[in-house]
Amino acid sequence: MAFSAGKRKHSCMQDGLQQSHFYEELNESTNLCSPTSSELLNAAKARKVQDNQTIIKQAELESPKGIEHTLLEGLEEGDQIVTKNAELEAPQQTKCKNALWHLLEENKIRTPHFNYPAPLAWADSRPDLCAALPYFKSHQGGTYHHEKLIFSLLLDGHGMKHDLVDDQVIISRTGGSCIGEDGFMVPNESQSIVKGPPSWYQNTIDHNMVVIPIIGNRHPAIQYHPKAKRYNVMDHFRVTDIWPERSHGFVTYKIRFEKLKLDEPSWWLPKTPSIIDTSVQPAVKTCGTCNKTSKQIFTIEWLCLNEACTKFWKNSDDKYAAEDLEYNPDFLKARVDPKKRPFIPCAILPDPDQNVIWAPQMPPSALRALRITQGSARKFRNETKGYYVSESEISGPRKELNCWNWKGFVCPRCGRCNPRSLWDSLKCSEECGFHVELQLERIRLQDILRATRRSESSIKLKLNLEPRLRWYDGPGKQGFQYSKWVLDNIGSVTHIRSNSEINKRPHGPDELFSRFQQGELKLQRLPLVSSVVRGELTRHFAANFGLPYKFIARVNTTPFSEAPACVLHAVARLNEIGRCLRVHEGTEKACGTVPEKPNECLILGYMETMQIGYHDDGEKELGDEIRTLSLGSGARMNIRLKAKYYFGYTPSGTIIPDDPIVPPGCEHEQERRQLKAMYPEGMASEAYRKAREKLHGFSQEPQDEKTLPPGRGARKPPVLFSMFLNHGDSVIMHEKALQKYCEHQVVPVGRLRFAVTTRHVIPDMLAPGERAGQDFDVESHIREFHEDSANISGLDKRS
Ligand SMILES: O=C(O)CCC(=O)C(=O)O
Ligand SMILES: [Fe+2]
Repeated sequence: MAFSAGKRKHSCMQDGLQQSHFYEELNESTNLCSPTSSELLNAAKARKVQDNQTIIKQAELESPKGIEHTLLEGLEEGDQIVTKNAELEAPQQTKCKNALWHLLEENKIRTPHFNYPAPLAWADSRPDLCAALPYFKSHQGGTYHHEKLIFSLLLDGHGMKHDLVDDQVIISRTGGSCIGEDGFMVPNESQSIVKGPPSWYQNTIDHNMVVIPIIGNRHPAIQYHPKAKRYNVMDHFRVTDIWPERSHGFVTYKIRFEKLKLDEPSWWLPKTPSIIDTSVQPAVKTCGTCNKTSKQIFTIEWLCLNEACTKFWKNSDDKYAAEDLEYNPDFLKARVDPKKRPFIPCAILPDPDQNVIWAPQMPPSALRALRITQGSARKFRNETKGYYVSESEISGPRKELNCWNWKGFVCPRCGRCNPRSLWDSLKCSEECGFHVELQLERIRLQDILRATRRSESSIKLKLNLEPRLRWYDGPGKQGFQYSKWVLDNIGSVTHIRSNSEINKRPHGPDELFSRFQQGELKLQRLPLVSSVVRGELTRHFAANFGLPYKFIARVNTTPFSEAPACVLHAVARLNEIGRCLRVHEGTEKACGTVPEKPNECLILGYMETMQIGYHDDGEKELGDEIRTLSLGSGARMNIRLKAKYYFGYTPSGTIIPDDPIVPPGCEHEQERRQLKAMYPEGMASEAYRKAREKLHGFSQEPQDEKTLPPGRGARKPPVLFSMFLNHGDSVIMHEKALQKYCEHQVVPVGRLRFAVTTRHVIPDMLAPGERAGQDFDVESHIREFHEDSANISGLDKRS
């Protein structure tokens, strides 16, 4: 195997990428062979004659520079490399060569300037991959598809026995249910071309669309590649063939991919690309039984590859062919005519100036041909936003770097896929040092308000609960209007509506919205604590001030004494709103009803399409009242009962024993109330338990097999009530029980929204070191240190 290296440059690598010098370096290093290395080569050859093995001893690995080249020269397909520490089979050149590299690396004898090529984009984790690449948004599955078209697939670990990764051709299974056997995947269910991944691949072939495979370092082909990271983007590939095979008695679909740019070397198996010969093609025959044509894919003989035909996978003796068939060399060598232009949905490196993503750039006729609606194309674009920037490009404000574009980026220096975790800068988490401040486009309130239509509830509410409509400052422009939703025995929620007069006052919502955009808040996206996918970040940015708050994501805190003035004004505003509401409702003086003063403030920033999913604010360290001020884009806040209280049983199928509270609006509310009244002893009564099981639809099997019907545990409770929050509006959630029984979700509808939420954190429940600043008085601090102290909350109409 000759490892020749011409002076060649990977043309799709951009100038900013340092990997582009690979081939020049490779050429230089080949001149570095020392005399020792030719001796080694001879020794290696001599050994091969003996037993077809290349033995590299520790001593040889410590030889001078140039050894790598020599040893590569000495290796051939089928060789084995045996060392003291490991025995590495090398059935393919890739693996053999990469194994050798791995050994040289381990033994620290690689010459520093001898570089293997690296992938253009790579990631250490699935969430990072999904965050930065528009064409791979699959947190768990092996393929990423949209509208029944495949965009990308992940090759990782062992596939099926005859899967193949060469420099230009890939053969892989299409997914489907499999089990591991002797290190390989074997199917345990038949697939069909009319549904699931095989049908999407067929669709992708029909539309002549290329895909971008991603290869993980558990795949044998790159297991020892010195530059391979956990997940590595390969290149554009055509999908040339899909065919069914018979394996372990099941039908499984295989696919052949062919690299698009055949004249460029492939990073995962660098070798000089062979001359393109499109005249080599496998034989094609027609089945005498079904009249369908199939290519001769295997060496042994032609097989009918029509799954529906009685001759499928049968040889000329009408017996099922073996399952371990070798591929017909002509089938592997065949190449699509490069003049046949495929449809390329997205660039390897997302580029805002080019074809970041397919849909918006496609003419309506093409969308129609793909049976994709404009709405779906838009949604897809939002979902898949991501971008690639070269360092030199980031000098001034750029449209695509504005704040709605919160998806990740591929580092222009090292190719790492990063999520965007900082509000106003891009920072690569690799040690390459890439960090640029973004000049975010300021979003004007008028533009947001124009876009946010006042939307009244379009959601069908479960609970026909009329909110009590009240005014607390006199109706009309001067006063707030508020609605209150009361859930008996649980708690209440007050929605306080602002208006443009109030919003305009000094330190009011208009001013806060503008100040929050000035970069002082240091908002960040944080890893979700309880995500199924490790490393996934929240879908909103956050910053905490005051006492620490153990949120759904761990967030550091900045003491109130160091908080920007705009944060303190927002806190003062919420304090004042809370106070005015109590005065209005006559509860201010009633003993025990005044909640503790908030000492914590969490600010969330939502760029376009971000949101906060269902959660409660019921941590044990928190006081009774949670107040939120909404700034910027409108948002829908939905409140629902938690599943176990709504249905009366947990998602895993355990009946909540004594139904402590039959919350208003829950499933079977009347029946559950009646049962509770009839059997005050609760679960202690057999009759009560049986009646509950019957009510919830549990099977009436023998005692210990009572289970929920399949799928019922996954049901979600409906929205109990819903509010549309406009700029300047506030929401107060009252009582801890509300957080115990209910959960809330907020879905903003525009380009930019902030939510300021204040809570009282019970200092005694924090570690002593965390209580500093617990007595900080926001109002007096503002009066002392900031001008214009007359109207610190922005609520005073006289100023
Ligand atoms: O964005 C919002 O209005 C709600 C924020 C929220 O629920 C929270 O901070 O816990
Ligand atoms: Fe919340």
